[in-house]
Amino acid sequence: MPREEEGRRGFPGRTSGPVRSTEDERMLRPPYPEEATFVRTDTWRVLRIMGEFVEGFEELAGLGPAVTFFGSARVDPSDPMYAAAVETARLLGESGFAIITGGGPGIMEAGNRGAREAGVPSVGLNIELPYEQGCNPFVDLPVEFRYFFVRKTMFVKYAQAFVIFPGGFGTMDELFEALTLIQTGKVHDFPVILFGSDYWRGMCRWLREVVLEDGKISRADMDLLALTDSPEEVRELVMSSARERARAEEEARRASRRAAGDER
Ligand SMILES: CC(C)=CCNc1ncnc2c1ncn2[C@@H]1O[C@H](COP(=O)(O)O)[C@@H](O)[C@H]1O
Repeated sequence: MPREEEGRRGFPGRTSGPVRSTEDERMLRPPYPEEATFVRTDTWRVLRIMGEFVEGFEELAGLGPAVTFFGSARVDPSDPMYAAAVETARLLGESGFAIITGGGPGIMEAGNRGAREAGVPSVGLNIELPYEQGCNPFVDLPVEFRYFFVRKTMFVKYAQAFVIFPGGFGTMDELFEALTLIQTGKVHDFPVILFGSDYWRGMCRWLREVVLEDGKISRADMDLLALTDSPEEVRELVMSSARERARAEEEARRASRRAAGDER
């Protein structure tokens, strides 16, 4: 007898005819041994991914204006870039921006430290790694992720700008993801600020002299990047973009009110 039909012979009230098992019934029975491994299947994984999105959205929805910091996990507090990141985060914090980082060491820790000094929310979007890693001690609002791509959505969705300090593959990945989202019109009025001109100059030159020259990006794409060594200038760039964004959002709201009024 097929497994779905097991145990249905004594179904009260049933006289004859085919028996069809129901979803509810299948859910209520204990799993067969071979089914017990379902928690390692892709189907189950999709639910975990959904759960991560839901938790991230819930934790961060009320955050208010924020700036995301990226940069090397390998910078220690004696590095001048660490101090620059603390200072930049502090200035942005004093202007009312929460700071979001990857929650790890190095520049992430510096960003959270500056947020703590300014008394604004200090968010750490921690990622599960093969070795144990808690959030750095300056994170006040930790959110844990298993999946890089879910975490990356949160970095963009809840920030009004990215400030990118010198870093390696992880930092480059985050930088170029932001540029792609802007270039393809998925996010607007979103400054991408490279901090540390000595470090980034070579990459910018290569983008201009090779990538642009070869027609792989447009001249306007180069304008998506701002390069600076000044925490104050970061604050100015972020604030002026935030003003522009607020103006555009207000304009869009007015237009939709006008359209709603016209329809009545
Ligand atoms: C010392 C070490 C490798 C620690 C790894 N611990 C990490 N914890 C949290 N986020 C990370 C970590 N490593 C890389 N990332 C992500 O990638 C970026 C840094 O990568 P990288 O060090 O530039 O390439 C960060 O902005 C962060 O979002």
